[in-house]
Amino acid sequence: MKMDIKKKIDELTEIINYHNHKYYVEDDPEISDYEYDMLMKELIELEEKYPDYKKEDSPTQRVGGKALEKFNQVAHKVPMLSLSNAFSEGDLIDFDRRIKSVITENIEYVVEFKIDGLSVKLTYENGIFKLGATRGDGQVGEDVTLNLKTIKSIPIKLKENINVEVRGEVFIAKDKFEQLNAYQEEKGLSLFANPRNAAAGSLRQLDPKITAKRPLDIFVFNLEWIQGIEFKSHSESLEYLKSMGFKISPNYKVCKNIDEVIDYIKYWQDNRENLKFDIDGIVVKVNDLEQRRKLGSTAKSPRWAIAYKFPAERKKTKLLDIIVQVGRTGTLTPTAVLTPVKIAGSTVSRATLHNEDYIKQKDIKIGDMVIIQKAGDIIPEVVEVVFDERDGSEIEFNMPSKCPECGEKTVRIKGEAATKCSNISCPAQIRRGIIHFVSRDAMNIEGLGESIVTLLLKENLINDVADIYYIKKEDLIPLERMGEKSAQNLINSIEKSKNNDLSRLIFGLGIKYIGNKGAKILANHFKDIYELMNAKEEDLVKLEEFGSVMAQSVVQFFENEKNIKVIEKLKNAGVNLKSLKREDGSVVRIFDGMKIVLTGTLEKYKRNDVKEIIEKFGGKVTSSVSKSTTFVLAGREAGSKLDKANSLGVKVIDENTFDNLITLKTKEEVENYIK
Ligand SMILES: NC(=O)c1ccc[n+]([C@@H]2O[C@H](COP(=O)([O-])OP(=O)(O)OC[C@H]3O[C@@H](n4cnc5c(N)ncnc54)[C@H](O)[C@@H]3O)[C@@H](O)[C@H]2O)c1
Ligand SMILES: [Zn+2]
Repeated sequence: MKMDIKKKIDELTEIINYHNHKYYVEDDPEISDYEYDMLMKELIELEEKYPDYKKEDSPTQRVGGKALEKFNQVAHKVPMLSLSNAFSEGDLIDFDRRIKSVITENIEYVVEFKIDGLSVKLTYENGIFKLGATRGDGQVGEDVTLNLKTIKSIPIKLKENINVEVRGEVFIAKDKFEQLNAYQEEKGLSLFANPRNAAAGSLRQLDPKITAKRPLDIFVFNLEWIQGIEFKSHSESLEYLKSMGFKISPNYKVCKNIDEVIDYIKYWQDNRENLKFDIDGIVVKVNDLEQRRKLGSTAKSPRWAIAYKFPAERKKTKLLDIIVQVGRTGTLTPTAVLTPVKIAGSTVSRATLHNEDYIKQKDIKIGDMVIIQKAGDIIPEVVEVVFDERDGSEIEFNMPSKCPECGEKTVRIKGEAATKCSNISCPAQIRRGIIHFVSRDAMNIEGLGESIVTLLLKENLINDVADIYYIKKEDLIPLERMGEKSAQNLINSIEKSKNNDLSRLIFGLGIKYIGNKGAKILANHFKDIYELMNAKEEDLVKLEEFGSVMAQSVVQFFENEKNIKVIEKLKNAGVNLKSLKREDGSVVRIFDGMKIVLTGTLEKYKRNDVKEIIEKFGGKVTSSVSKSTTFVLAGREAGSKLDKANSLGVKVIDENTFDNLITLKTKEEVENYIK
């Protein structure tokens, strides 16, 4: 029994950490916020009951995700925390009581909109915008200065020459979000799940030109730090920030007591539909800054603030039908077809029913009047049946015993909620799997979007991901809207993808629970796909951040004969199956993960060539020197960067040393050489 609980806690920790990564790092959540919050609730409850089993890397103790390597990392002077949550009036009254147990004098609260976007910190030196960073894990974020500069509501120069750091929320207004998705659709690009993901994805683009095209906006909600000025209260500091040119949280209010707070919350709960942007709650903050200091923070959130999250908006409508959709992993998801209703700002005609158990527990039947709700995330759900309105004509729903796409038997694995199609060559699974395989973070085959994949499947030109590498130009030209030139372009990008690093291929295979990050860990550890194929569960759990769920999933994937066949076909087509890092051939990732700064005038190499070499070998060229810089390659007349490297004790090498480095065979050799 005890063992089972430990195992459950381990598993929940691993799964939630996986979803955190998808949400915070990849901006590509796989499950709805509802499902996420349920997993989290389960974990919090278990940890409270069995604190001994709480894991060190428990998501209940940490803020957000990790900063992406592709950006320069920024250590936060003041940590960027999250907020604890309140879901009811009772929670707010408890919050007030906790505050009063520490603070005996009068307490004022400030209430502000909780905007559902992405948290950023802006640093100004002498009134000039110098640095902008994301929250990351709260300690280290990403440098997104150039991208933030494209947001018109962020002042580049303040009214006075002050040194200040502020925090705000980057978001996309509702109508702008609709327009953005309409544009994406028109261009055949993938749609954003909700404004939050659109904002996060747009801000974390490597190319600021893309960010500039996205309708991002900001509200500044906190003064983090300022030189030479003392404020007494939060509201005073907000007004000051406004006078300096910042766009601050609109409609904020100073409340004399918790009752006024509750009134404000009630008002906006009913009227938020009229706002131009989405809010998912109200943040309540102690106004007096001295009182705030007394209250302090936990590792995850300040004690002087709480986020009241609005309950999802609910509406009544008729459930006309239940249809079943098949996902990439073969999971059958029942979806309710509804009489359209307007809810939380948009018209809803579909809602998720999650799985078979959900429908049984709630006793949902076709023809029922149901209550649906929509929360901060965009996926609406059916919450309950209005039993009073049943007239006996309602029809019971059963999960189909045959897959709606291919007609094969469906199965439900014991202990799991999901019903799955048992056919590994199910067309629905295949289509979704191929779309995933060619996507940007996987094999990145440009010009092979959803519509062309569907077309190729229809024309029987492909049946699995490996077939992509056997397509001929002559096959493509006769296709609708194709033509000679685009056919050639497509063939070129398919060809190019053959040389991808193993990590892209592993990710592209779509192994359950193996996201971008898991794939990279695997590719760094195993020499080639064959070594990975032969790995046992006990080998895999030893890897960083791998638990039994991920390990088993990998083993199961390679137990499937069909998958092995696909890999043989990939091999015969000449797709790279080796990890570049350990390959004995030409490309060795000897600079894997290293951050390298170039400075001064180089004599032997053009800067771009050096950059290309470094990147090919797995390193990254960054623009500024910091403690995390691996080494600086300095040419003639190197200036301030060289000084900075010397003062930080960062290794500096010249071009001759660089010549020697690139003849080395492994990363370890490089590390020893520059030690
Ligand atoms: N679907 C998934 O897979 C998935 C995964 C992870 C997280 N999530 C969702 O994200 C939530 C947790 O995210 P979080 O840690 O960012 O916490 P949060 O969104 O619950 O609240 C904290 C954030 O609110 C923001 N904020 C907006 N207005 C503010 C204001 N006026 N004052 C202060 N802060 C303000 C800040 O950026 C702050 O970081 C979860 O509850 C879940 O719904 C979903
Ligand atoms: Zn099927």
